[in-house]
Parts: sequence; C-alpha cells; structure tokens
Amino acid sequence: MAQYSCVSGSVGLITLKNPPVNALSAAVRHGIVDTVKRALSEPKVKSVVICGQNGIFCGGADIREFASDMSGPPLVPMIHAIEAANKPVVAAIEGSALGGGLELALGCHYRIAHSKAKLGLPEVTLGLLPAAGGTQRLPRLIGVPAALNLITTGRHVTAAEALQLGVVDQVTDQNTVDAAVKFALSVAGQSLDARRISTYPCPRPSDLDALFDGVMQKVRQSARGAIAPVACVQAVRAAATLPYTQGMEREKELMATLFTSGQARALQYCFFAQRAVGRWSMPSGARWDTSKPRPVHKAAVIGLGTMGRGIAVALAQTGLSVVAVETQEKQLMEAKQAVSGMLERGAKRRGVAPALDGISYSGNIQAVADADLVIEAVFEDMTLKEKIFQQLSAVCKPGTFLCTNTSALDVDHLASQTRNPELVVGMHFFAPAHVMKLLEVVYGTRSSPQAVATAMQLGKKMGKVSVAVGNCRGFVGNRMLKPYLEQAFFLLEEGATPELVDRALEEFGFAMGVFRVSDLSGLDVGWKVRKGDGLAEPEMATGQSARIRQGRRYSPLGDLLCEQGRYGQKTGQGWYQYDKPGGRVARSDPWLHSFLEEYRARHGLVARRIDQQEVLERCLYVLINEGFHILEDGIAAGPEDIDVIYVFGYGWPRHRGGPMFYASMVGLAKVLERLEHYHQAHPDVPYMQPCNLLRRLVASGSPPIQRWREVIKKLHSQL
Ligand SMILES: CC/C=C/CC(=O)SCCNC(=O)CCNC(=O)[C@H](O)C(C)(C)COP(=O)(O)OP(=O)(O)OC[C@H]1O[C@@H](n2cnc3c(N)ncnc32)[C@H](O)[C@@H]1OP(=O)(O)O
Repeated sequence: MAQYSCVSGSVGLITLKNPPVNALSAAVRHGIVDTVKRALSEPKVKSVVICGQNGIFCGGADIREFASDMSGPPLVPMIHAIEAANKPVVAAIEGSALGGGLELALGCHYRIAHSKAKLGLPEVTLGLLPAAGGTQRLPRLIGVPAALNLITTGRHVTAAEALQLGVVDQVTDQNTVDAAVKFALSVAGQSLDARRISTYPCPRPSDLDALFDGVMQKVRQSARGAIAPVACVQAVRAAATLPYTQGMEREKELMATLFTSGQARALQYCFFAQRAVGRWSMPSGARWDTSKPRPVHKAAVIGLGTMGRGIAVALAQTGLSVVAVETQEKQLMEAKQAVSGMLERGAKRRGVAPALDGISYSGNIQAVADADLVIEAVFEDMTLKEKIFQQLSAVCKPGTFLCTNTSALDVDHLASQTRNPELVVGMHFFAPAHVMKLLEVVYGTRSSPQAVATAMQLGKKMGKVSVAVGNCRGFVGNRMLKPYLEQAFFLLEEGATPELVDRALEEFGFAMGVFRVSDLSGLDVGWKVRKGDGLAEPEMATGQSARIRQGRRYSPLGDLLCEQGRYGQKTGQGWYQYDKPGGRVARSDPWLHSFLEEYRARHGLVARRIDQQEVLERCLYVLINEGFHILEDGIAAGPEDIDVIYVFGYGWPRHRGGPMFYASMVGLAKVLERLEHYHQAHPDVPYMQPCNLLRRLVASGSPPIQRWREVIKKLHSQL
C-alpha cells in the first residue's frame, strides 16, 4: 500500500509500504494511483514527495506476482500520470531504487538520493527488460551509450555514479526525505516543461549503427543464448530511432515475448533459489533460524597453494585478521608475494585500500593457536589432511572451528581425527577462491548446528553464495560431475570428438564445454583421483580390464592422455592443442583424432554419427539423475540447493535455471523416458538407471519444482 500525509504545510508525502523492499505489488500500485490523485487534487498541496518506508525506496515490481494474472493498475499509465502532473513530484531515494522502482523515479520530475543508495535496472537478470518506460526514458536522460550499459548489464550504480551520469539531481548524506521535502518546497510553482523526461529528444550519437552493432555483438557473445539482453538492445535502439510513443510500443512488444519465456521463468526461479539456500536445514532438524553462529574475529588458512591463497585473500577482504600458514619456506615466500599482489589488484579495482596488514604469515602451525576458525587448504591427500587435523586439534584454543577445503574427501573421517568432531565442517571453495561466488558448506554426521551456522555466516561475509550440503564423496557439485564427465568420455569412444561434445554444451549455454574445462583445470587432477580409487593403473589399460572396471563400463581415455604427459593447457596439449604450455587458445588436434581412431580400432569399436541432441541428453540427464539421488539421499535439502551450486560453481547457464529446474522444464516424464532408453542401450552404466525419486515424481504427476520437497519428505518418511 501507499500512505499519504501532508507535511510542511504544502508537501504531499507518499510513502510506499510493502516490506521488506516496498515492491510494487498490486496493492502498492493502487495506493500510488490513489495518493497521487489526492495530492494533485488538494489545493493546499503545491508539490509531492514519493519515498519508501524503512529506508528503502523500492525494489521494483513484485516478482512473485509475475506467475499470477497481474491484476491491479499497470505501471506505465501510473508513471505517465505522475510525469504529467502539474505539481512537481520529487523521488526521495534511500536504500535501493531498482527496476520498476527506478522507472517510477524517472517518471518523477526530480530525484534526490542518499549517498548510500543503489540504483539500477536489473530486469535483464530476471529475463525481462525495463518495460515501464525505462528503456525509453533512461537514454533520453543520460544518453544512449550509458543507458545501454546499465540496461544490458542490470548493474546497480552508487548514488555518486548516478549523479555523475545525470540519473539523479542531488545526493545527500542527511535524511533523504527531509532533503526531498525541502527541495519540493523550493521548486513548488515552477514550470515543469523541462522536467518531463519522455518529452526530451533522445541524443543520437553520430555513429548510431556502429554503436548498436558493436553492443549487439558483445551482448550476443556474452549472453550465450540469453534472449533478454538482445531485446534490451533492441528496445534502446527504438528510443534512439523512434518518437517516444512508438518507442513505448516497441518496448511493450519486446517485453511481451520475454515475459512468458522459459528463460524469464528460469532466471526468476534463480533469484528466489539464491535466497532460499540461505534458509538451510540439516536432516537432524537444525535450521538457519534456530542455530546461532559464533563471531569469527580471527581466521587462519593452512596451505598456501592456489586455493589457500585465494581463501586468504577472500578472508582478508572481509576485514578479518588472518593468519596464513605454509610450512615450506619457498612456497611461503612466493605465496606472500602473490597474496599481496592479489589484494592490491582487488583493492585498486574496488577503489579501496588493500588489506595487507590484515594478514600475518607463518611457517609454523602453532601460529593458528588463537584463531576462531581455521580453514585447511592443503593438497587433496587424506593422509596429509589427517595429520593436519590431528595437529590442529592439539594446537588450537578450545572451541576453534576446524574446516577443510576438500573437494571430495570424507569430512566425517577428518572430524574423527580431532577431539571435538562437532567443530569440524567442510568449506569447499571453488577456484579462484577470491573470485568464485560459490561455497559448499559440508556438514558431517557430528558437525554441530553452530559450526554450520558459523561457516554459512562467514561465507556470506566473504560475499559467497553458501549452500549447506551433506557429506558424501564429491558432495553435491563434484558428485554430479562424475557421471557427466564419464558420459563425455563414452561419447568419444562411440564416435564423437571433443569439438562436437563441447560445441553442443556451449550452444546449450555453458561458457566452456567439458573438454575445454578439463584442459583448463588439468587432466592430471581427475587422473590422480581415479588412481586413488584404484581405477587408473597403467597395466589395466590393455586387455579385458581396459573398458570394464569395478564391474561397470569405464573409459581409460583420460588416463591414456595423462600417461602421454598431456595434462591440458599447462603442458600445451590435452584434448586440444595450444601454441605453448600455458597457452589459452584451444585448437583442434589431428593427433588426438588419430589417437581416438586407433583406440576405437584397438577395442573393436565402430564409430557412429552422434548428434548434439544425444550429447546433451546423455551428459545432462545422467547429471540430473545423480541430482535426484542426492535429493533422495538427503545430501541436498531441495532442488534449489543443487541448482544454485551448478549456476554459481559449474557454469550452468543461469537462463536455464540449474539442472533440476531444467529437468522440470523439459518434463520429468521425458527425462525418465530418455534415461530408460539409454540405460537399455548401455546396461553397464549404472548412472543411467533412473533414480527412484524421479520415478516417484513422475508417478505423482510431475509436480512443479516448488512441490518436490513434499514428495521427498514423503519418500524419506517411508524409508
Ligand atoms: C511488469 C514487469 C515489470 C518489471 C520491472 C521490475 O521491476 S522487475 C524487478 C526488478 N527488481 C529487482 O530485480 C530487484 C530485486 N531485489 C534485489 O535486488 C534485492 O532484493 C534488494 C532490493 C537489493 C534488497 O537486497 P537485500 O539483500 O537487502 O534483501 P534480499 O535480496 O534478501 O530480499 C529480501 C526479501 O525480499 C524479496 N524481494 C526482493 N526484491 C523483490 C521483488 N522485486 N519482488 C518480490 N520480492 C522481492 C526477496 O526475495 C527476499 O525474500 P525471500 O523470502 O528471502 O526470498
């Protein structure tokens, strides 16, 4: 709703009230229409201020309403009525003015922002465009290039940048509503002819075609199949080339195609999923709202390889005091230099002072004695980690949380090496740890709710999207990755090439296909794991055991490349070739193609034609099937957890909503049917056998993803 009062004798004050972000729900829109009418009709009111309650102007349209029939007054005429008013209307912007909230402010004649406010048109991130006149007013106000930048990226700008761009007229450090009322009093009675943005001519850059072609090309490249950024460019082009009214028509037309698209549904699902994972729960019943985190003032990192350095940087950037420990002297010196460089570059980018003094370095594990929380980030070797956890348990002060940055190893086993297993959790960061947003917080069977709450809160402080997951081999992300990678190998055996598989995945929307990623991260990483699992021994690569191991189909292709020293980018050769070790540009490698042909001939395999559809179905459906197993096993609390992990940690295209959402869009019955089909064709691949939970969901009529938890709960209660 919107509340109306008259202040300072002649200013009509309209306050948007819809906690927590004053989203423009039908009730709020009704409230604005009514209160604006009232303010304009009351003779004593000479000017109007619009603000939001609780220090936030407006978070935009109410996204939850998009799934309904959207009744209530539409935004466009409401904003037009404000712009057409014959009394000055001033927007008092505190907190956020986003999406429809900023469009509302652009309909006002003046905008005053608090210095801490953030403004933006983030509709593109929800698969939409600013269709309440945003694409037509913003370029008229700040010019086409700046408007294109804000609208196609959806980025939020600070009040200072908004002032510089001309989005706002004034920035204040004081009470924004008071400043706006004072301003409204000062402009009462003045002409508004020059204040109605829709009447401004849109500045036309001389190189208009080149500008739009360039932006369109950039957007298409980075959008990887997302349709909203393209529509945003088309809408701004309409502002630059058509009169306002026709531009508005074009904006409406473009929005109509976006609004009902699967991509918009996927992106809006991601928006809520990202927030839902913060409300974590554990099978024991412990929950986010009943588990109190303990404050962390001092944190420590053990092991300063690539991961440890990134974690130390991310911790220091939160303002914590950090102890970084590396027992090898040469490595310690190199790490010190590297970490300082990373902190300096990060600080320069953010325009702040580098937190160099926040980190102290030591070669002795005793240095972590008074830390509140320690993150072990040494090499992925259980014996080494066991030893470190035993030492930490002896060295640390009582109550110190002990975290492991393992990507797959058993958190319970590490906890068993300590005196207080309840203080142990996994904190699985993704490389580079100071950049990647995802953090899997892994609870073991004995982890206390407080340990989980503390790790989750620390993750949030570090700017991570943290997801609490249970303990199993590979947790959620890497566990699902295994069958996906395996399918990619099998496809090569059957006739595909790395180029074909990667093209299918990249056209689906992944930034990089599976083989290009494998070359980037190093083939030796998986090889080491397979050796540890007793799968990849050189003598196994020939004869009967070559393609059947531990009773199931196995492809030794990755092992064979490693045996040749082809580890990917770092050696200049992997699934592709590079111009030099460390080279980044992947080129097709004739050697690899001959190698695949020889391999197939050696094993009596006849190459067949494989199309992109088969690549997608096999790689993605086995990954999704494993996701259902993870839900069935209670390792992830809901499909949102899995989807957030894949979108933020594994390059799953956000406009596809994550693997579980994607399965719901494809149709669970279809996913089940294709898995059954492929499992029949490949009975020696257990990952293809459809999961019981998937069968259950199909049998119960394939409910929408928001209702899967009910089916899972029922399934668990019957076990
Ligand atoms: C007709 C079509 C017109 C479309 C034009 C539009 O306006 S589309 C919407 C554009 N607006 C946005 O994209 C803003 C989305 N919100 C945010 O970015 C942030 O919420 C915030 C406003 C910057 C506040 O961030 P903060 O970290 O303080 O809070 P949360 O993000 O956790 O949000 C708190 C709860 O509020 C819910 N919520 C936020 N925005 C909206 C919204 N526009 N509509 C509905 N609900 C919204 C959010 O989901 C949180 O609730 P949960 O229950 O935790 O999910």
